[in-house]
Amino acid sequence: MLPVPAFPLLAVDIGNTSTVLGLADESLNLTHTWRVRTNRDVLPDDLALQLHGLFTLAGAAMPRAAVLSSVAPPVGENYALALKRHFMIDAFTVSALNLPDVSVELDVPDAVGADRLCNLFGAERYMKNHEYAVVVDFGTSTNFDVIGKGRRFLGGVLATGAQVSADALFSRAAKLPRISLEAPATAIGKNTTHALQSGLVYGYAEMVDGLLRRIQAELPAEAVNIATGGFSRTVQGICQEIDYYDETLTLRGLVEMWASR
Ligand SMILES: Nc1ncnc2c1ncn2[C@@H]1O[C@H](COP(=O)(O)OP(=O)(O)O)[C@@H](O)[C@H]1O
Ligand SMILES: CC(C)(COP(=O)(O)O)[C@@H](O)C(=O)NCCC(=O)O
Ligand SMILES: [K+]
Repeated sequence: MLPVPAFPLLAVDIGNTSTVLGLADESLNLTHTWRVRTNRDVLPDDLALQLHGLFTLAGAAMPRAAVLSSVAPPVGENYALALKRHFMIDAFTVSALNLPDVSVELDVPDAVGADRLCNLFGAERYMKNHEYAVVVDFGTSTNFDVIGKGRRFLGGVLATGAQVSADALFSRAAKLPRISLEAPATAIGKNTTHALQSGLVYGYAEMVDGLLRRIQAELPAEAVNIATGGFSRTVQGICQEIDYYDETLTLRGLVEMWASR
């Protein structure tokens, strides 16, 4: 039985780089979204101030329930403490162990990242005409989450994120400048910056397209491919195998998971 009243519902997706927050109404629509830096050093009272500040700035009603997904301990635990202490909310924290209608078909099911389980729920609305979906989540790491109809998490790929690749290269090559991760006009770079951008953006997009084709070849029917995450905007229109871009897929998945549990 759901606690009443449960809305507005606060959903918090804590990644290694960013924390994405949203408030959802009774229809499960996101009325507000925010993106803040994930900071492992902040304490529950810091987080409560941040939450209160965001709600107040937006003129939003205070939440009555909360659902959390975290791949960056102890930040999830600290949000749960902040919500308990300052908002009187017992947050629901996602893991493979508390989602009975999901089959996680992995060697060690509870080792899967909670964000990847959110993506399973977020992908469902794209699966009306497809037996399979692949969510490509461009974050600190780039995950490929392979999903089968009937809430089956089939596995996937974990690849180094674009920013992490760039940072690794800059830290080891003394003469290379730090550049912004954006697509240059042509693949053939005429200067150091454009050549680096070509490698990082086009090289990354080709890696993604290639892996999507490999994954497709291992599936018995056509999959729908959806991109999300901080870097997805940069490769929008460049990756040819991606069918949809959806920046709020993980957060919406979190809300839908909460509602269907
Ligand atoms: N607003 C933005 N526009 C373009 N790229 C972004 C933006 N925010 C984050 N990124 C890039 O996205 C990646 C991190 O994505 P994010 O979704 O924040 O990660 P995580 O899920 O691990 O917290 C980094 O490569 C970063 O450079
Ligand atoms: C793969 C991840 C690091 C992605 O995190 P993110 O890039 O979104 O911060 C995270 O989902 C995680 O820690 N997963 C655990 C291992 C697994 O899913 O198999
Ligand atoms: K990710």
